Amino acid sequence: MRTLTVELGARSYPIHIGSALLGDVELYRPHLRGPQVMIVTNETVAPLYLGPVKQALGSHQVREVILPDGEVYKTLEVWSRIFDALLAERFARDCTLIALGGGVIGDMTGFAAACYQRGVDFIQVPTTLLAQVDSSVGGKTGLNHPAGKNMIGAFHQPRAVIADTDTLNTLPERELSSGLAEVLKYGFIRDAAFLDWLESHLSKLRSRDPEALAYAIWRSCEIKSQLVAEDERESGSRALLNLGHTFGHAIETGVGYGEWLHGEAVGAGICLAAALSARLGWLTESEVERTHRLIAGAGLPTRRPPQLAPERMLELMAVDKKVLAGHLRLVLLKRLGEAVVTSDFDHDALAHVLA
Ligand SMILES: NC(=O)c1ccc[n+]([C@@H]2O[C@H](COP(=O)([O-])OP(=O)(O)OC[C@H]3O[C@@H](n4cnc5c(N)ncnc54)[C@H](O)[C@@H]3O)[C@@H](O)[C@H]2O)c1
Ligand SMILES: O=C(O)C(=O)C[C@@H](O)[C@H](O)[C@H](O)COP(=O)(O)O
Ligand SMILES: [Zn+2]
Repeated sequence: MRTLTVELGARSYPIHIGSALLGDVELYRPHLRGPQVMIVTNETVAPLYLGPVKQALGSHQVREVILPDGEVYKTLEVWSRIFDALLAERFARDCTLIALGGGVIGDMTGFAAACYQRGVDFIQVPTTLLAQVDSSVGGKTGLNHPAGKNMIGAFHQPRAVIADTDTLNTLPERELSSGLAEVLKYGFIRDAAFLDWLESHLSKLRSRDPEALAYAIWRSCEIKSQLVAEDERESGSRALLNLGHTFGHAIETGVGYGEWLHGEAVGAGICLAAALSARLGWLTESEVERTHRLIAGAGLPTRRPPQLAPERMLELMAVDKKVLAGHLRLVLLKRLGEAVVTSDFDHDALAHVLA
């Protein structure tokens, strides 16, 4: 097991990464304030992993709430079932919520923890690659609205992240690729050497070589932890983690939540960001081609969905959370390994890239 720390002063927390962690009570115990624990999971993950977690926490008062599975259920209505369960069991302020699942469960559970009795503790137990490298770390929690992705939410940091890499063995291939989009993102925004490493290890990662996966998860969490420690609430550098997301979120909302996976939309979004960066003279055509090869090599789409018209994408992009004083800001690439947040692009160039 390797452990990283997200350095946030009194709210610092560990990220444990390794094999056979799910059932290790010692990883949970230091972070449980009171006896009551609510595990939030979904219909797919519960039959696979709820048993070992419940067994580990056997000496506590453990209850579970099992939500339907899918991005389409990341809604206010489904989310409120977590409060129904907490109140039915008379859970108190010293309770702990455990998010057992992918990013959808993590985001919904974290937001419930931020709101229940004005804030209780929670632990992230991510079981997808995407959740292990990204969504379980950094405290962005929330829900979708029909008009936009993650539009309702809060910053609320977990007490710990327990990433058991064995859980990735049951993950469908499409979901593994989706997680690789966020892994590649870290290379594109901050670490050209990591991008080179990813390029030469993509096939090992896709065939789930345990050592390659463990290194990719560790380095991704390290880069994300640094950005979160630098800028917890995204007033500056944290926004770099949004590379490809203004395009990607517009795709997810535009085609209907769950039709394109988050990582698929981000993959296409990174290619669009690279194309726009080239029009600004920052990337060469061969760097744009390399970007496409990396994204396609991870099993991800490189273009927007053909059914989503550029005009509709522009409309959806206008509700992005990075919009400032009515101006759209995008994360673009100065070079492969260095990103910037900028509004300094020509809207004709953007329309051209989308078309
Ligand atoms: N908070 C953040 O910082 C952040 C970062 C990135 C993404 N996100 C959000 O995360 C969500 C995407 O997360 P995701 O890709 O994990 O999707 P997900 O949570 O929908 O999980 C993907 C699928 O895999 C299943 N699954 C989970 N673990 C499994 C396992 N071990 N074996 C088999 N099946 C398993 C799930 O039930 C689901 O069907 C999006 O809503 C996105 O907006 C949040
Ligand atoms: O942690 C962050 O900051 C990120 O931007 C990580 C993204 O991968 C993630 O998809 C996040 O939920 C997007 O945030 P949003 O603020 O654009 O909704
Ligand atoms: Zn993302």
